Amino acid sequence: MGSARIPVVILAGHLGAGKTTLLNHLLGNADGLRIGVVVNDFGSVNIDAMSVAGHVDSTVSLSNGCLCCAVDASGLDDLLGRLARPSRRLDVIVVEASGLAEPRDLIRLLLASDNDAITYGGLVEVVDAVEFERTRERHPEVDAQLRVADLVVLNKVDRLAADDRHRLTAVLRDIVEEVPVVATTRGRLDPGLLFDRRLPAQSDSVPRQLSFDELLAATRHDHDHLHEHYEAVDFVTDQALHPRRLMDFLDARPTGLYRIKGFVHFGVPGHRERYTVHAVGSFLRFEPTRWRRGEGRTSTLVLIGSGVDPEDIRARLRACEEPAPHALPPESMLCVLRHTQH
Ligand SMILES: Nc1nc2c(ncn2[C@@H]2O[C@H](COP(=O)(O)OP(=O)(O)OP(=O)(O)O)[C@@H](O)[C@H]2O)c(=O)[nH]1
Repeated sequence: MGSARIPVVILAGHLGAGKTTLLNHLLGNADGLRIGVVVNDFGSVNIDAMSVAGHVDSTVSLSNGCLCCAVDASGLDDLLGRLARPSRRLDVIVVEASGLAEPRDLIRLLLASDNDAITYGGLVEVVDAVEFERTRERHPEVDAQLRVADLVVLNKVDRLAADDRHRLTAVLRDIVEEVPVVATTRGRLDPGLLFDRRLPAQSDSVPRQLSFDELLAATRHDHDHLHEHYEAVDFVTDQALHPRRLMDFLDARPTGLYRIKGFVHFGVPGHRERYTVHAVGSFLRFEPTRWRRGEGRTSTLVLIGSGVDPEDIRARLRACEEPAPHALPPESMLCVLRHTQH
């Protein structure tokens, strides 16, 4: 019955590498393929689940922690069981791991599953072309993570000069050897690369890059996890945020604060949209999007970093709250618009 099983593909990659962007591209270009999605976010507010386009009834989310640290597979099994119900007629399930997940643990969870409706379908590692070398300096263990992948996606190549792109591709190839490396912008990956049923990783056996010894080592759980060094701070407020004060906070963000994502309500006349915000390293980008029907005008941020002081961050964000945004002049948004993509 192996062929009837639904492959579960794990989408991993460091914070902000472009996993959700790639997932949205896949969902938008599924070409009739029915894709189920599990999103796991680091932090109790699941921004990723809110950012995955459409397909709402096939999305389940798991927040406040890291999938790979579930004590056993039952939490993940339950989620996958819900998605794998025959009535959903899914062709494939994609698990978007938190940016700090340890992929080997996720693979172990899947292989330990006793749900015979699913099978492990491979690991896709998304790499941030701009941040990769800095991330590697801080976390040399990323090399080993990449070697477990079935496909490495070198994303954000639009932000690199051609020379850097070739150099980085060569660096990656040295690390991962025979694992395919595909360069993308905005995760525009041919879905056929992921879901081709002939991919070696779609067999029911242990994936080729992992030996049983490695898996057993992973089950012992005595290794250092990336996310143990990071902390996620949530901030939710039903007040608008003052654009200048928020920009001051963002410009002076603590060095350890590597990733910020969420939605901001400025409420300034002419700028009442929901502004999606993303910061990865020194990169900062806002994007005006529509509020969903019935959605409260709240600002929701998740801030992830190492060595950060959650209370200090929350206090600084509370100081950005603005009770009377309608009284602010439209020009007060200029500092935000400088970082805005329309
Ligand atoms: N210039 C550029 N920006 C990109 C590209 N892909 C993604 N981004 C931007 O990078 C930021 C992070 O993208 P996400 O898809 O949210 O990253 P992620 O890996 O899901 O983030 P986490 O879940 O926090 O780990 C967003 O602002 C994206 O719009 C790309 O190819 N080029």
